[in-house]
Amino acid sequence: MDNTQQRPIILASTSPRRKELIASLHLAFDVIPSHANEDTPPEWTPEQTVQELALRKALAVYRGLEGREQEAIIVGSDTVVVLDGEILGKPLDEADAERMLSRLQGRVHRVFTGVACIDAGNGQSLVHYRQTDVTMKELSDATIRAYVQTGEPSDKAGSYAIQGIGASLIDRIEGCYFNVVGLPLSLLSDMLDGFGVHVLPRT
Ligand SMILES: Cc1cn([C@H]2C[C@H](O)[C@@H](COP(=O)(O)OP(=O)(O)OP(=O)(O)O)O2)c(=O)[nH]c1=O
Repeated sequence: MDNTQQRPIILASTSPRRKELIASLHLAFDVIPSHANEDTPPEWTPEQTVQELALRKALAVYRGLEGREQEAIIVGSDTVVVLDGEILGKPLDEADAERMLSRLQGRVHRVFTGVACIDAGNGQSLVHYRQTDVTMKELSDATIRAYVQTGEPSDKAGSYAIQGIGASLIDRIEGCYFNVVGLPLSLLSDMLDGFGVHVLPRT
């Protein structure tokens, strides 16, 4: 018997990458952009930060539903890049992107993505995260400048996109690739199982 997806999913995100990633699981979903406050205390760990922000994004959409869509599962997500214990978010401008890439080049950094699921029927939530180690090649200043000029880094944590031109900057990764792009699909499918949404039939 096919007992795949039983409940609608709402992706609480403005990110086109997350939309593409969840679509690749062939799940039916709607997108409601979430505009949660993303300020966090500097002393928070990356694990705390991405999990709390993922939950805030999902909660902001949940609160806006006002009792509609009770069947839905709301999914929120947040990604940061961490180097030497410091969280690198999205660059403020091109100079900031160049600075970030100059620090990341030739080094290993860690990407954290938090995922939150909320059951709109009863408000029950589940939050987890994944981490992936990413080794960036050594890059010249000219290469970094040329990459920043492509415009790709502007809305990406750590100022690069592994799924785009930025793939040419990455030597290797250890862990979930989709976690780096912004939505760890293996983790998400496990979390959705707990809410009765199955990517594949389960016996
Ligand atoms: C490291 C890396 C990050 N990113 C992206 C994923 C996220 O979209 C973004 C980090 O910013 P986030 O604040 O996690 O997400 P967002 O603002 O883009 O979207 P949302 O509305 O869901 O909050 O960086 C890539 O696309 N590729 C990469 O290789």
